[in-house]
Amino acid sequence: MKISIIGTGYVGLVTAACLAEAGNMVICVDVDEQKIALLNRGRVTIHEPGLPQLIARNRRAGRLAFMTGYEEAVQHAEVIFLAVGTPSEEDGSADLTHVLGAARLVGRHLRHPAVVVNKSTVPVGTAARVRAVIAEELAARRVDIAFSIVSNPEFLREGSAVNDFMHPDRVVLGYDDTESAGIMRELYIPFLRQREQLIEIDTHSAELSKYAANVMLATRISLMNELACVAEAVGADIEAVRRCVAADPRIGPLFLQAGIGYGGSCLPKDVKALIRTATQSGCAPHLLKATDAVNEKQKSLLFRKICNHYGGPRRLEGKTIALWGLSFKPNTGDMREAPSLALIEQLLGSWCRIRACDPVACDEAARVLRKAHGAVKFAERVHLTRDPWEAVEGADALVLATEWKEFRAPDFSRLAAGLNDKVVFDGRNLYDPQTVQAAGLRYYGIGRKA
Ligand SMILES: NC(=O)C1=CN([C@@H]2O[C@H](COP(=O)(O)OP(=O)(O)OC[C@H]3O[C@@H](n4cnc5c(N)ncnc54)[C@H](O)[C@@H]3O)[C@@H](O)[C@H]2O)C=CC1
Ligand SMILES: O=C(O)[C@H]1O[C@H](OP(=O)(O)OP(=O)(O)OC[C@H]2O[C@@H](n3ccc(=O)[nH]c3=O)[C@H](O)[C@@H]2O)[C@H](O)[C@@H](O)[C@@H]1O
Repeated sequence: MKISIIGTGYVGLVTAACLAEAGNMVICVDVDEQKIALLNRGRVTIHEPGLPQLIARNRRAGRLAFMTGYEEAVQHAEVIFLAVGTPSEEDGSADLTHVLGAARLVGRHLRHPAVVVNKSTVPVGTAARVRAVIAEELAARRVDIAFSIVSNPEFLREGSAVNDFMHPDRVVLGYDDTESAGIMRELYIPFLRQREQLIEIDTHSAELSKYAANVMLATRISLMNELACVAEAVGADIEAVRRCVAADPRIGPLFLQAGIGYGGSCLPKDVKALIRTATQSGCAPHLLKATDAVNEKQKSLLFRKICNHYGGPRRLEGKTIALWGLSFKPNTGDMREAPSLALIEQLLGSWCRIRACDPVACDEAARVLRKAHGAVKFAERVHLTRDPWEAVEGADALVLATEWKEFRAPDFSRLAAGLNDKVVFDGRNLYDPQTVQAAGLRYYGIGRKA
């Protein structure tokens, strides 16, 4: 099938590469000329396991191409995917500028019947707005071309995106007319184990289902973070509690990890966007607001623990903190809403120096930190490295912010010898407190009985 994908972010690139791998002819368009130039030179602009190989193979096979111009891409395609960003507006609602802008350009260049599929996460009613924008462009050109709109939310996770796309739990297709059902089934059935994984519904329900899934995950995390606070206060261990509740098949083991708050480009923004939708629709989003509030508080928990250990924020002045992990989760270089950023801001505010290590995200972190704190403060107070032991050199304390496998089993005796104040703050409950303490280190986790 001939396909075009608008947007070469995480979702666009993974969708493009996986659809090409399934034998489709795919063109990818982005307005970011630099990104397209890099992709055309064989440089994949994001860190996603398996993706560079998939892109290279399909480019070589002539099934995948990247360009900036809409004209060729729109004229090539029977199916056009919109996979552009939907960032938060000031008030938390989803900014649809990119989605509607892309739809307008599709309408401007459409010359033959096509299916326009929205993959971006968008508020209920956006499919109708996309339809209206395209219709407006066709009317302006005085042409009458049949087109369908499909709402096809994406559920992949960064770090395992290729596998998630290739082997989805479900594919949600929301139609505003059933004309496009045949073509969409043909496209997705090769990825499914069973036909039942295809969920075909109306566009409004499809759009809401994406937010429902993300807020459900976010709420589970906030609930575990709140329970961790209770566990610590009453002398229980959240890791033991987690094992007990996870054994109940009605609850299940995933997304029960207490930590330093959920980050990333989607859970935080989607909780906020659904709060807006609910409020505007006259529903009081009590639980969603609590999920968001717990997460905001959680992002300062480690800093509060560090302050308590040292006897107050003033006592932190001049301390050097080693930080393991910068990206919002392992296996990605994405720094969007990474909880490590909140911690770095708080530590810099207390005049600490930071020596941070991340296997992948150093360049992106440097870019974000320079922008937020200025080049001078960054250069004077933050040192970034890919080597965990270099980060520990001359440091007073260690903070674990992202559970990369590289940090899973360090030599704790070496850590104890290297850290001046012999203390570890484990923001992901990655370590066994007894093992850390046996090496002569003080251990602080999240909701743990140390
Ligand atoms: N990142 C993720 O893991 C997931 C994201 N989503 C959703 O998918 C959507 C895209 O997310 P990401 O891939 O993370 O976005 P991103 O922000 O990484 O990339 C979006 C891309 O779209 C391009 N773009 C913007 N306007 C354009 C236009 N008019 N024409 C062509 N290109 C344009 C930008 O230059 C950028 O390269 C969002 O709505 C997000 O909520 C859904 C599931 C997973
Ligand atoms: O809409 C999206 O963009 C995507 O958002 C999330 O995927 P992602 O942001 O890649 O990352 P997650 O694995 O969900 O992790 C999000 C955050 O929650 C944190 N987390 C996750 C799980 C857990 O038990 N505890 C916890 O604190 C992670 O450390 C991370 O900061 C969803 O899991 C995807 O299904 C969805 O498609």
